Amino acid sequence: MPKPIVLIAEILSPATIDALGGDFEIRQTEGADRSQLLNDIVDADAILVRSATQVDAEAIAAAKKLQVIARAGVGLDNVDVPAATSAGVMVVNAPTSNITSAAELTMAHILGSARYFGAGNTSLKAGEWNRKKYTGVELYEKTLGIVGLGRIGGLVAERAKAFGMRLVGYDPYITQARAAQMGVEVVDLPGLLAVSDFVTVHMPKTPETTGMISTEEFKAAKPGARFINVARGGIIDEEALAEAVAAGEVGGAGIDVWSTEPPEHSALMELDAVNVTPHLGASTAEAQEKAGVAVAKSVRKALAGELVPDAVNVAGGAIHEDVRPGIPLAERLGRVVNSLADSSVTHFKVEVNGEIADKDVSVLKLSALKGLFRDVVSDQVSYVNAPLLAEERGIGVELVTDPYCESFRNVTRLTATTSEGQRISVSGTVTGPKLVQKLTEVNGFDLEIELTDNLLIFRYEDRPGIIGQLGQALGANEINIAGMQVSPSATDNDALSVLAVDSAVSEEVVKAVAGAVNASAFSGVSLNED
Ligand SMILES: NC(=O)C1=CN([C@@H]2O[C@H](COP(=O)(O)OP(=O)(O)OC[C@H]3O[C@@H](n4cnc5c(N)ncnc54)[C@H](O)[C@@H]3O)[C@@H](O)[C@H]2O)C=CC1
Ligand SMILES: O=C(O)C(=O)COP(=O)(O)O
Repeated sequence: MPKPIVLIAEILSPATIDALGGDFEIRQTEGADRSQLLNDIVDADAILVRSATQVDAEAIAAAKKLQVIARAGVGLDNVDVPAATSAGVMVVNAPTSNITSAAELTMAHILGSARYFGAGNTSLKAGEWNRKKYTGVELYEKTLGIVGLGRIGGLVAERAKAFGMRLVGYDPYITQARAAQMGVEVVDLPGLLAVSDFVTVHMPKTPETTGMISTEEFKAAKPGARFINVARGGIIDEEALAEAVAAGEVGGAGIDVWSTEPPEHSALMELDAVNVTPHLGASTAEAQEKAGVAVAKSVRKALAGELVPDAVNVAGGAIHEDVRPGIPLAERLGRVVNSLADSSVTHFKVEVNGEIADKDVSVLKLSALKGLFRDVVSDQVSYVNAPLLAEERGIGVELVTDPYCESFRNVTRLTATTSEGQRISVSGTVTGPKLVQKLTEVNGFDLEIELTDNLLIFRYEDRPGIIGQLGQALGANEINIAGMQVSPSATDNDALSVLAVDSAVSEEVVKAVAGAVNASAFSGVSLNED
């Protein structure tokens, strides 16, 4: 079998390739070269990028086999996540890999702008000795305004505190308590601008944050304040900043990221008080190694069909180890529901009962949905697009949890209603150190039988001799029975038999066997992986 193709579109740490291991064919492309990218992405199963590769709707549409887009870093503004989601493509990033490096570069820019590092360096190398011109300011007892108090904003706060700076912050999406933990006083943006000697931004680039610091904000800022952007180009308006620095309203700036990368004819390049770097926030050996290894691990998981904790377009974050064994079980139970349904499912309920109910079990809902669609939809069904498929089909999906479970440590129960009014329920559990999957209930009949690949289910009026008849009918069709459970109904005279058989049974044979025992309902369930 050919190995899955992993396309590396930018320069990544060699540790990335080591962490991918030998199970993939690794190809390189130049992500910034559009035509090369569109050509090379066609048969890739996974693509690894940094910030210079635009994985937009066009690139995703060109990628016929793509299962995962891995961003070896934080910002996802170069990846069209909604387009990936509708194409069933998982998007992962490495959200903590480079945050220390970005925070340290921010400190370098704060210090650099306080002490005219760039200009002093250029001037001395040009043969000048100009000590007076480059007299700066101390950080000690100055106020730092942090806009965006997320991961990097928090690390900057921690570091700036060590310099004796007073910290104020603006972030409408975090709690006062979290800010207080960081030692940051929360204010609104005008309040922050009014008191800050240095302003640093640490938000994602969104319609709301683009141009958030511009002419008006520079006018409202403390005279001579310095501005730092190690987040995303354009959050601080570059043209307005150049004008404000040239006019002496703003004392200086440190800019790592640019609205167009590389920047074209920016007036900021001409200004002594502005230090510039070519998007170096994550460019350290440590950050690159962490980012590369993290995404390599995610790619391995994604291509093995496992859930990926760092996936950004799948509900549910890190999956608790007690919940994990339930993931394949829920998918298989979903497939059983689909086999038992006579018409389209309109409502689907996932109940998780037992000890794992107090954990985040939303992944089991995704997994059950994946199973429900897997054998009926021609597109590849993934954890990413399964909820979308449910939405498109108007299927109401519910997740209910209850810590109480009578017979097992945990039971996952799926209930479905179909457009013809049929009600189906299927329950299962995972038992023992070998994590054996068991079917524990079908349509209200309690049982306990291993959830093997090929099952036959018959409901009939209970009477002596049925087991023999079933055995005979299957034997006549050369079908070997590996296990069997009979469950009498608690409410009527019916019984349900579930038989584990060695191989898939054709619909015709299932019908013939059902006829032999006069079954009122029957189904052949095949859960083979191919
Ligand atoms: N220069 C570089 O090489 C690097 C840049 N980055 C960039 O740094 C930025 C921050 O990254 P993280 O701290 O990891 O992100 P994060 O997601 O942990 O934090 C972002 C914070 O911004 C806040 N925010 C969102 N909208 C806001 C608004 N309108 N006003 C104020 N706050 C707002 C959010 O509530 C959140 O707390 C991102 O843009 C990321 O792409 C990250 C790594 C390296
Ligand atoms: O991780 C981020 O958001 C960054 O900006 C780093 O980008 P890079 O991987 O250095 O192209």
